[in-house]
Amino acid sequence: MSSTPQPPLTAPVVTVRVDRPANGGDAVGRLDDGRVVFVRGAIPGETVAARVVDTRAESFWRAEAIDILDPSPHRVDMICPAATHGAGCCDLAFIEPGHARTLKAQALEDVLVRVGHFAADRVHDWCADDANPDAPPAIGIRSLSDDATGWRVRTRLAVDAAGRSGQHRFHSGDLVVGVDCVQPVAGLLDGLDDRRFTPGAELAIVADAADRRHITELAPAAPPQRHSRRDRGRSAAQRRRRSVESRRATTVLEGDAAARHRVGEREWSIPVTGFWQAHRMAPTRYAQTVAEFVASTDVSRPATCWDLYGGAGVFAGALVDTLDTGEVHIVDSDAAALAAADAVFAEEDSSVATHRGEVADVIKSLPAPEVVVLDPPRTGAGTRVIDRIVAASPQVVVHVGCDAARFARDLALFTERGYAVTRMRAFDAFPLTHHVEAIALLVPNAAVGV
Ligand SMILES: C[S@@+](CC[C@H](N)C(=O)[O-])C[C@H]1O[C@@H](n2cnc3c(N)ncnc32)[C@H](O)[C@@H]1O
Repeated sequence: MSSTPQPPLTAPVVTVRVDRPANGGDAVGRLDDGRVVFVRGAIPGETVAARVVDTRAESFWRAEAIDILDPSPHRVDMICPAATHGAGCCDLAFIEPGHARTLKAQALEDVLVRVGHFAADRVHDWCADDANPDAPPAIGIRSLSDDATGWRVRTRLAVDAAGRSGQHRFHSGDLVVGVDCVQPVAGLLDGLDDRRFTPGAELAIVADAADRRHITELAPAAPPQRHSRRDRGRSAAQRRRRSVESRRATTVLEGDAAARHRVGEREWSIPVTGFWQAHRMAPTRYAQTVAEFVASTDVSRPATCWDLYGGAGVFAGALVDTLDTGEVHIVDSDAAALAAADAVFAEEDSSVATHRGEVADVIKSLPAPEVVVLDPPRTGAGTRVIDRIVAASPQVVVHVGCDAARFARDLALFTERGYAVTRMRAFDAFPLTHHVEAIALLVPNAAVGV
């Protein structure tokens, strides 16, 4: 079993009171000389001794709490054994989950204000809860399940040189083995500690709609290559990762190569190595939110819809159900996800078409939409894609974001181009971690009298 990693003993130790949450899970405080310090492992309100681990930026330092001098009442014993041993899985496992949700809401609001340049009271208006009109103004991150543990239906484990499966340490290539994370649904990791796998491989592990387990091993990845200056950046890195992964040999070790997942009446067959939302309740709740947002507008019908970064078409299904008529175009770069979509929608009397390729390129030749749903990866959609969406003049845009800062930036790009956010809903889709998922409804300014 591995022990908790410690920063170098030579790094300076500071005493700091942290007072607000940052996007990314750290807590932020100021040193006596005014320098901002982001502290991992601290809760706003606490005074901690922290070892400085990064002084590269001029305006702030990064540090890790090593001694909690004045603990928060919300501090709990570590909920996740793997994180206790240094794994990067559950970075907020030391905070009572309800309070962690409050902190995540504050961090999301902070990002929408600082990165998106939206006024806090406008953000509160977007989040007003129709079912609870007397609730105090706040973002309010909604739970997807009663419990902060046992929610993940899709996970990845790495395999060390001795063939043992485990999780990466925080920001490290080393593995924590012999202790499990608490995110996976019950039974998902049972017995894996006793098995041995191909050294350097990766395991994709999935629980399907019937709670049956499927495990596929991905062969060790080829060493990374050098890239030209043009091919750098987060989007390029994601493209490369997708392409490297698609070329890795796979071996089914348990169950099938694809797993069935259900949303409403539809059932998709998704490769075990492919993409499906991690939280077992996420696809259903997001699809309901997309449907509710679109239904709340007076979009003209029949409506042409784009489901961008649509994967297997969960939101396309919600659009078909909500709008009854019209056509839906799913765009994604993943051929297997689109094949899963084709299989589902071929059985229906609905007009759903799939298009494989980069969103920015494909949408140039699609028929103009009344409704656009976009669910980009963590890098967000960015200027090029948003320019092209706005040029097509949709009446309704629903933006789904899994990275708060990119989500805020994308919403700002839409508002700079004549759209207004009217509703927003955020979900605790990754309990025990700092991540949140947020969904926003946008309409042209003219539709809301701006
Ligand atoms: C966050 S997932 C969402 C998938 C789907 N909406 C769902 O909820 O299941 C993002 C999807 O975008 C696709 N993708 C990522 N970058 C892309 C790009 N530049 N062009 C087209 N598809 C992309 C991935 O293959 C993935 O299916």
